[in-house]
Amino acid sequence: MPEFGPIGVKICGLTEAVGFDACVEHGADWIGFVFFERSPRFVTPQQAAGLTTRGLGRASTVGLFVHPSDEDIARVLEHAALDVLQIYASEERAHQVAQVFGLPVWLSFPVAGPQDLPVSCPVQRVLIEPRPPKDATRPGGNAQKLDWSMLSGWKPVFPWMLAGGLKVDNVAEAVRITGAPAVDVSSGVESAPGVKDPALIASFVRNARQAGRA
Ligand SMILES: O=C(O)c1ccccc1N[C@@H]1O[C@H](COP(=O)(O)O)[C@@H](O)[C@H]1O
Repeated sequence: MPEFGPIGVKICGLTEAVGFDACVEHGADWIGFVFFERSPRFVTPQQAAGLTTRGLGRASTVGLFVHPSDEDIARVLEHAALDVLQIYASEERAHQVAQVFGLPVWLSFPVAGPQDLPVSCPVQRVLIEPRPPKDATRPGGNAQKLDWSMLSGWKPVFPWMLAGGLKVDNVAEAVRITGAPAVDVSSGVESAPGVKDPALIASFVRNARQAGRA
């Protein structure tokens, strides 16, 4: 919880060296790569591998997959060393992926109301995100914000992360209201879809960390 330590920060959807280097320089905890072709942030396994060989600092790598087969994940792991698999799938499938690959798995929970909040963690961490609109072309990365007040009475004892519509100027408030121990951002640190802005990355990490010390 924030009062006991710094907030964990994940910057997701890196496609270019300039954004990647900013994540490392400013001390992001996790750097995410999107292996979902319909995303403007899509990277090939080879592109992700090329970025990580620039050096990771203290950051870990997270590979994001939407309803992946084992083959989809294996194809990426042949090239890119990933520390965490973030997946959009059922709880049962997430559990299976963890067994098959022996890596920590983070599972997205799309939330429309308090009834959608998980009561336990089926894998290593859950991502709490807004449920995307029916016509969305992807399940996340839509700059869509959750009603944070919905989380104010939710006190999970398992690892979780808040995502969706976070930005430099709202991340501190989001942490204050929700008590999130970690935050995840993509659109909020971009100058255009898929193009990360180093200055926004720097400010986002700083503001999230300061919220964690409050
Ligand atoms: O970023 C994407 O394109 C994406 C595609 C498919 C599934 C999830 C995706 N992004 C995840 O959503 C969060 C929040 O995004 P945003 O900050 O609201 O743009 C992002 O960090 C990813 O984990």
